[in-house]
Amino acid sequence: MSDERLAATDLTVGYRRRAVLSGIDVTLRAGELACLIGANGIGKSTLMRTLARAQSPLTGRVELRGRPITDLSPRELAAELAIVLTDRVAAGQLLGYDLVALGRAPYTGWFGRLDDTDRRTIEWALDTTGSGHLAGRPVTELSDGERQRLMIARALVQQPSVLLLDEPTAFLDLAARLELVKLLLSLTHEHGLAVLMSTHDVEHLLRHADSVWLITPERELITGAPEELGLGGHLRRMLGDTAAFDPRTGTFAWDDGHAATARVTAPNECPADLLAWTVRAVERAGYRVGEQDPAVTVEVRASGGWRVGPRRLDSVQALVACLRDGG
Ligand SMILES: Nc1ncnc2c1ncn2[C@@H]1O[C@H](COP(=O)(O)OP(=O)(O)OP(=O)(O)O)[C@@H](O)[C@H]1O
Repeated sequence: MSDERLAATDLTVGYRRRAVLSGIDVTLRAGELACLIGANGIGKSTLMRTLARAQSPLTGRVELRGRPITDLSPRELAAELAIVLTDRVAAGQLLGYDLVALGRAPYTGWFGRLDDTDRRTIEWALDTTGSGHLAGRPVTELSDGERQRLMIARALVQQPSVLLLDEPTAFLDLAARLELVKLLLSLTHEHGLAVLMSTHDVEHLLRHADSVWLITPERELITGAPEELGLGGHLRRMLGDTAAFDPRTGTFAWDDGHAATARVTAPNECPADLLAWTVRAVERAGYRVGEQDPAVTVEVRASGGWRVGPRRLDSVQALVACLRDGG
C-alpha cells in the first residue's frame, strides 16, 4: 500500500551468535504513532537498530517506502529516516546548536554550510522541543534530559518521513514527556510522519498510540490497536504473574483477585476530583471499589471528611489506616 513507510518481512534480528527475535512481519504506516513495548533485554533496541539499518538483520529484509533499505545511499536514508538512540553521543566541544545542526547533513553541501532554510528548520526544531535555551550550551555539560531534547531536535531537522525513538522519555521530566507525546501526535496525525517509539512508559503511551508492537515473554511480536491487545488478553499477560492491566484505570496493578469490595458514596455536590482521589485512597488501602457485596462503605461527607461505619475521619491518612484495619 502507498502509505506503507517501513515494512519488515520475515526478519530475524540479533547478533553473531544469537538470534534475539525472529519471524517478524510488521508494517509502519504514514500518520501512525506506534509504540514498542516489552521487558528489559527482550530485543526492542536490537529491532529498532535493525529497522534503521544501524545493524544488519540475520535474515529477512526491511523496506523503506517500498525500497530495500540496503539500496539507499547514506544521504537518502538520512533524509527519509531518523533514529534517536539512548547511547551517549561523543559530542566533543559541540554546542547544543551544532549538535542539532548535524541533523541537516543530508541537505547541506560538502562543507555543511547552513542556508536560511537550514537555519529556520533548526530554530523550529529547537523551539518545538523546548530546547532553544540549550543552543549555546556545551553538550558535555548538559543533563541527560537536556541532551535527549537536543537529540530529538536533531532527528526532527532531518525532516524524515519515518522517525524511530528508542526510549525517548527515559530521561525526561513529566512535563517534557507530555510535551513529547503531544509533539509526536502532531507530527503523525497532522504532518503524516510514521513514528515508532520504544518505551517502558506503557500506561501513558497506551492512551495515545495508534498501534502497539508488543514483544511477549516468548519473544513473539504481536501488533494491534491498544484496545485490541487489551481485549486479546495480551496486556494482561505482559507482566506474567507480577501485575495485570486494569482497563478501567488504564494502569498496571497487582492482580489481587481476593481484594474486598468497598462501596464509595458521595453527595451530589461532591467535587469530581474529591471523589476520584477518595477512590484512589480506598484502592491504595487494598480494596476494589464497586457496588457488589461491599465489605465496607466509605461515605464522602458533605461537611468534609469521610465516614466509614460509625467512624468519622478527617484526613486521608486516617481513612486509609481505618480501611487497612478492616474498616
Ligand atoms: N552488542 C551485542 N552483542 C550481543 N548481544 C547483545 C548486544 N547488544 C544487546 N545484546 C543482547 O540482546 C538482547 C536484546 O537486547 P536489547 O538491548 O535489544 O533489549 P531491549 O528490549 O532494548 O532492553 P531494555 O528494555 O533493557 O533496553 C539482550 O539479551 C542483550 O543482552
